[in-house]
Amino acid sequence: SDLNSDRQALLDFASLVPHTRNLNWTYNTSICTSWLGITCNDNGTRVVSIHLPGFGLFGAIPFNTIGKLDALGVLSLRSNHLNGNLPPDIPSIPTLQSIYLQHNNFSGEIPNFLSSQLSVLDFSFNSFSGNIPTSLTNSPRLKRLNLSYNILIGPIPYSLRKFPISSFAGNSYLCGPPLPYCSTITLSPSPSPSTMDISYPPEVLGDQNSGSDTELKPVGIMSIAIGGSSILTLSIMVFFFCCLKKKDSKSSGSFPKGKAEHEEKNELVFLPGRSYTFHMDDLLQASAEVLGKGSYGTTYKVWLYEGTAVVVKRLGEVGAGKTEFEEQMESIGRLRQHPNVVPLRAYYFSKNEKLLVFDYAMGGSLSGNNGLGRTLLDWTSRLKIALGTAKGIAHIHSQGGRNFTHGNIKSTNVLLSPFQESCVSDFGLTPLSISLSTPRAPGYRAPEVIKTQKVTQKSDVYSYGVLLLEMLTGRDPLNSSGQGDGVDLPMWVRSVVREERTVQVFDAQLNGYQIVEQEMLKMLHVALSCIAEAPEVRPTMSEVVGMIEEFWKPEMHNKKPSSGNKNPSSGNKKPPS
Ligand SMILES: Nc1ncnc2c1ncn2[C@@H]1O[C@H](COP(=O)(O)OP(=O)(O)OP(=O)(O)O)[C@@H](O)[C@H]1O
Repeated sequence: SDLNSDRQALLDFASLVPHTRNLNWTYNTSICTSWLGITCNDNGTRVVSIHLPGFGLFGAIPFNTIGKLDALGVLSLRSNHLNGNLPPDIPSIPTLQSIYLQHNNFSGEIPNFLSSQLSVLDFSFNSFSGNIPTSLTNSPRLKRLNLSYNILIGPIPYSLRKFPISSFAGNSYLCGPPLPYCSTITLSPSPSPSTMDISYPPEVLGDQNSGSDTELKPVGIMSIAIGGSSILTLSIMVFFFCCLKKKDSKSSGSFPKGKAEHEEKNELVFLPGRSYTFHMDDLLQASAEVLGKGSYGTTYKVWLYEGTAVVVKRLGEVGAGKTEFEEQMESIGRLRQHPNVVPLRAYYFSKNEKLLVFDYAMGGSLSGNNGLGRTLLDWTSRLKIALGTAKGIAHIHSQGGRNFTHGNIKSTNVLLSPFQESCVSDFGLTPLSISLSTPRAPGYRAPEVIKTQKVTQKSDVYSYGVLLLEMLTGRDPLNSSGQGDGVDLPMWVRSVVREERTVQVFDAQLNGYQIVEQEMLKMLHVALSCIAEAPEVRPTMSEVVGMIEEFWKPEMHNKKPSSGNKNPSSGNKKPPS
């Protein structure tokens, strides 16, 4: 086989599959540089990927055409109107790594997959029926699997149990871990397909997701989390295709462009010194899941090729114009990298769309509202996170200049590595004067910010103090004292301390460890100084780092497991105040 046979196979494919969008595939043009949706290998000798999402393709796939592309690595025909059964040809292409057929009308059983290279398979939102083929369990490289919203039945094969619920959701008769056990008749754990229509904008899906799955809701620090994801996997590509335009010659003829958009240079802007090499096209072609909706907009985890995930934050309304926006991005980009700060990798600005691209933090957020399995964080982990977070904010303050603030410190913006190294994210966005869809983190806001709406480095210190209180008390600052009594967390803590009931402040889960109690008291002291009413009395963030390091350093702790030595008699003892 060679490029000529690839060309012929594709021309046959195009002639056999009706399509509503124009394919510019003609015999005389260069297949590797000008054919829409086609990518060749580096030396231009073979076709290695086909991406035709949302091209209005109809009918069955003529497998005798695509099956001839024996160097094909990626096949994406998602979000079309394709139907019929899948015969075994496609899966047996030896080089096939990723196959995206989600959001079509395929039916019948999923054929046996023979490609040992297979790493991504997305067949969600079709009408596949029958059992999950056992051959899938023999795909050693399979990293992502999405079979959700089909009509599959029976137990989930053992080796596929490692995939999250979202891989299987919406198949009423599938059962076994990670879904409920098969011995009982199970109902679909997520909304039925009829309530999940492709025409919903991603935000609606995101809301539905968080609203329908109570397990995924934020529940505060008492259930701080690490573990595996169970968020409903969604494709945001339809949305991206609607809203974003490609700029290269390959696509310019085919993607309808608005007048204003036409004049804009719609490409991702990478911040200097960062090492990613992806393009807008890669984001367009990747699939994604909604991580959540925050005050700035909706956040997605987007899977690039080779298993790399990035986080794309789609900003809602931005008050700042393009120049102002770019200047702020440059200020953010100028910050030196720091182990406790999530780097902004790239941004995208057009009239209708503003996107920020960050690294993906594997451990989820401190608040645990990202759908990961939850484990209680012990005191040592909380100390480590508190110190790391303080260092991250101190770095932002010292590098960004006097007026540079984080502006949105709260537990969902403290992200964790699998080893509970903490990283602060979402900083430096307040100057964009983004009109907020929801009020930004009310429980963390310094009193002067509530009055003036202006954030400062000292108001960051206040928010950090509230975050410390959250870690000490296990209570959610956004939900007052956690008692439903409408008292805000700093006020509640101050009143308990005043009444000399200090020990009652602390998270009951941590009680009973003597060394811990001493450290907790010291930390409480730091927190109280951060939440001083008058901004000028509060310490700076680098002072906060010093205050914590005075009594605790991670290296020190490695030798002395403070949370391991439980002293049962100390639990009810009144500590010195
Ligand atoms: N880089 C990242 N890696 C992993 N998870 C992330 C990342 N960025 C955000 N998240 C998670 O995605 C979810 C949504 O984030 P988002 O920032 O949109 O909302 P938020 O933090 O609740 O509010 P805000 O917009 O005010 O920051 C949160 O649970 C957050 O912890």
